[in-house]
Amino acid sequence: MRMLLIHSDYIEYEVKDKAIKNPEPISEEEKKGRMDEVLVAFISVEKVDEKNPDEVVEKAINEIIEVAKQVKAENLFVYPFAHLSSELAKPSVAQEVLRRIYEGLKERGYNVGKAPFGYYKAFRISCKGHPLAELSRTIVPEE
Ligand SMILES: Nc1ncnc2c1ncn2[C@@H]1O[C@H](COS(=O)(=O)NC(=O)[C@@H](N)CO)[C@@H](O)[C@H]1O
Repeated sequence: MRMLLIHSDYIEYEVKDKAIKNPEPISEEEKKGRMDEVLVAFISVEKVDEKNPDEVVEKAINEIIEVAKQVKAENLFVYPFAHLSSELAKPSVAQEVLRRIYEGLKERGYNVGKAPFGYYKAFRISCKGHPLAELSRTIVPEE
């Protein structure tokens, strides 16, 4: 799994079109979204993650929370992003892994937003620009 973590003044997105055959079903209000004062996690789920999804979900949650504490972000945003890797997991696995990361962060008491899975989306983000505002993480299951 590859993650790009951006501490932002805001993130906003707008769904444009389906990018895969069976994207995540969404309501009308989920077609647009915005979150302010937020740590955004752009996440590419990789083929290697299919070996142990439970482990990568747990590691991703812990990594995101560790950075959230460092930058003092209370709002989190999970953004499915298929462009951080050339070895992507299949959509069905990726969607479930991302859903579990989202649910796991909420269970740990954070205010969490997410962008819909499987759509082309326009988005705007305002990176805060401080030294920890742009971080990346690579997560792999143990052999
Ligand atoms: N492995 C993945 N990790 C994260 N998001 C994914 C993954 N696979 C699919 N998605 C979701 O599905 C959308 C499209 O994924 S994609 O890999 O770019 N596929 C396409 O664009 C297809 N049109 C051609 O393959 C992504 O924007 C993302 O929302």
